[in-house]
Amino acid sequence: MAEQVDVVVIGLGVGGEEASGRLAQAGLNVVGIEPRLVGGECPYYGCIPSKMMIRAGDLIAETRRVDGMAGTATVTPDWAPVAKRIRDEATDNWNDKVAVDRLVGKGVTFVRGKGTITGPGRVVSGDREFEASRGIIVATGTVPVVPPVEGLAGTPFWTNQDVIRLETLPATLLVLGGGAIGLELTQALARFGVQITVIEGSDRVLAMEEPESSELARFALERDGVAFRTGQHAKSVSYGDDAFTVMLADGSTVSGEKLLVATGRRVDIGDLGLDQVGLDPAARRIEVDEHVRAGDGVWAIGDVTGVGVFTHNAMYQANVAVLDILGAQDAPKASYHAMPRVTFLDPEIGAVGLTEQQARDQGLDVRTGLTQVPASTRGWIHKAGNEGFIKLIMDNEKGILVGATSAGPTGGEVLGTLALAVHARVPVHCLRQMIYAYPTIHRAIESALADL
Ligand SMILES: Cc1cc2nc3c(=O)[nH]c(=O)nc-3n(C[C@H](O)[C@H](O)[C@H](O)COP(=O)(O)OP(=O)(O)OC[C@H]3O[C@@H](n4cnc5c(N)ncnc54)[C@H](O)[C@@H]3O)c2cc1C
Ligand SMILES: NC(=O)c1ccc[n+]([C@@H]2O[C@H](COP(=O)([O-])OP(=O)(O)OC[C@H]3O[C@@H](n4cnc5c(N)ncnc54)[C@H](O)[C@@H]3O)[C@@H](O)[C@H]2O)c1
Repeated sequence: MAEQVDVVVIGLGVGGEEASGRLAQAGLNVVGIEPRLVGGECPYYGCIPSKMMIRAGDLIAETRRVDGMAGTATVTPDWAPVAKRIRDEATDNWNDKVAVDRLVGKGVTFVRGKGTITGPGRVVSGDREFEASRGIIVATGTVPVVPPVEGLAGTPFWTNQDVIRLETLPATLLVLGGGAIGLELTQALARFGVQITVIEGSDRVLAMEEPESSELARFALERDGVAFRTGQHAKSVSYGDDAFTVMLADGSTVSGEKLLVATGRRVDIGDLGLDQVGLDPAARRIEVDEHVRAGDGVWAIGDVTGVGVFTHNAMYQANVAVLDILGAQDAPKASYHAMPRVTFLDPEIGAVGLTEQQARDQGLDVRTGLTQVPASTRGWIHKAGNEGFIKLIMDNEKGILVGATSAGPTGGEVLGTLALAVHARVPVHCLRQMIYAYPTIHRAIESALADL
């Protein structure tokens, strides 16, 4: 017999964990279902451990910048403390006991297993069946895309999960895909001495961002000794004698001890039972409205909605779902016009809203403003490692910013001001009247505004 509850949350990554905990704390009877680790990709295989690698790599790079600016310094990279920190501090050796206890402490009924929808409000996991009076939240995230490259499937290639668990580093690595995952992991490992070649099908890396961002990312990684093969998809992959060989579209080959596949993410919802609630199980994502409702009594949040593969988006949508389910008077409507994202390279590349091309594709009357960080007082003082720029995208008709990129030593932090401007549609003339502290890197925003 089905157990009667208020809400069932399927998938307890960042989005599902947040939503289920908040709903339970609000007094609802909530069941949370998760077959793997409570917390999902971000704390165990994504954001947090990858940023620990990046922090370590950045320390090495920064030490190498001492020469000529503050004396001399040598650094002997050692991966052991990084692996230990990820094992002990980030992931508890990939054990989610603390997260489960925290969730249960908030009042959530936790079920370890896979959830399947069997009808409106009905979810089965193992031998338990639940009937939810208010509804179901689907928060099942994404899995890595493995492209249909000849030979690839039969090889022992790595995904992000394998790289995050590394105890020792290979001498050489091939990285398929020059997006955020490929580039962030590449720079961190390259700084520990791994010889890396990035293979990217598009003409430029970080292809979803401004061309200036792609150029800067490539420049920074090449300086770290990374090789690139852009504009060419992998045609075939083979593995033998402890090495991978990737043949490219032009017939040339590249080889490496290991191969990381970082060619994007896809939803895995085929057998979730979505057809039982009138949704398409073959869809590329679960479409949601402004209250993140996917259908009657069904909400979807996080990566599975395809709105943005970011932890902050999963948390944002969780909040929208929670307040909608609770029937809050001031329940917010989701709006994605100021979606921020930061690629944690050195230099950090932060962006918000539309790129110039996206704005032009929308038919906007676009003006752009650009300034280089080294040309700012603080950038000039910073010297070694000061590369970066600020680019603003203005809707000339409305007199507001619709997008911005902030790249540089603290690009992700400087982005904060620009994200606020795009979010709140602050008039450009108001931004021009602001006082920008001297000598900060964010003061370069003033120069970019002057260039509009
Ligand atoms: C290497 C890497 C670095 C990243 N860095 C950043 C970053 O710096 N900043 C950022 O914002 N984002 C980053 N991301 C993205 C971020 O990790 C995701 O956007 C975030 O984890 C999405 O949360 P989610 O809850 O939607 O999904 P997930 O975290 O993927 O959780 C979904 C959960 O659902 C479970 N599940 C699946 N199917 C079922 C089922 N049938 N029944 C029950 N449970 C199920 C899964 O086991 C999983 O635990 C990174 C990702 C990677 C891979
Ligand atoms: N800092 C962050 O916020 C952060 C960090 C990591 C990941 N993420 C998120 O995770 C998601 C997934 O990241 P990702 O880097 O895997 O995906 P991505 O979509 O950003 O990049 C994948 C790249 O692989 C290339 N590619 C695809 N098939 C190929 C092939 N056969 N041969 C060569 N190149 C090929 C694509 O052209 C693309 O540039 C992103 O959407 C990103 O938002 C965010």
